[in-house]
Amino acid sequence: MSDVLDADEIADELPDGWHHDAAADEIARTFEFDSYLEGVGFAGGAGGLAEEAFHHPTMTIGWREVEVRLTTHDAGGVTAKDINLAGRLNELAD
Ligand SMILES: C[C@H](O)[C@H](O)[C@H]1CNC2=NC(N)=NC(=O)C2=N1
Repeated sequence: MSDVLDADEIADELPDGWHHDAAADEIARTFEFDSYLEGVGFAGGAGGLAEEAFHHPTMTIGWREVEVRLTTHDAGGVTAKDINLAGRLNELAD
């Protein structure tokens, strides 16, 4: 079982561009793109990283943006798994 992080720990460890949605017990970031299909491609790549980590975000694909939300359902909150995958998603988007 992963250890749930508290708000201060999350704040300290959040990768660039991500925020803590404490009410939802999630971390989230909306990635912006120059085209809709670029966002779709990012979501596909994110899915691959998620499968690799066996840790799966909720993703909403919109017009030239993809909102990604992460929490660890098994633990009931945000854990290091979420922080780590968020960092890898930032690398994917760069
Ligand atoms: C059984 C459980 O669903 C699996 O261990 C994995 C699958 N992907 C997952 N993804 C996320 N975000 N949280 C989980 O707790 C999780 N659990």
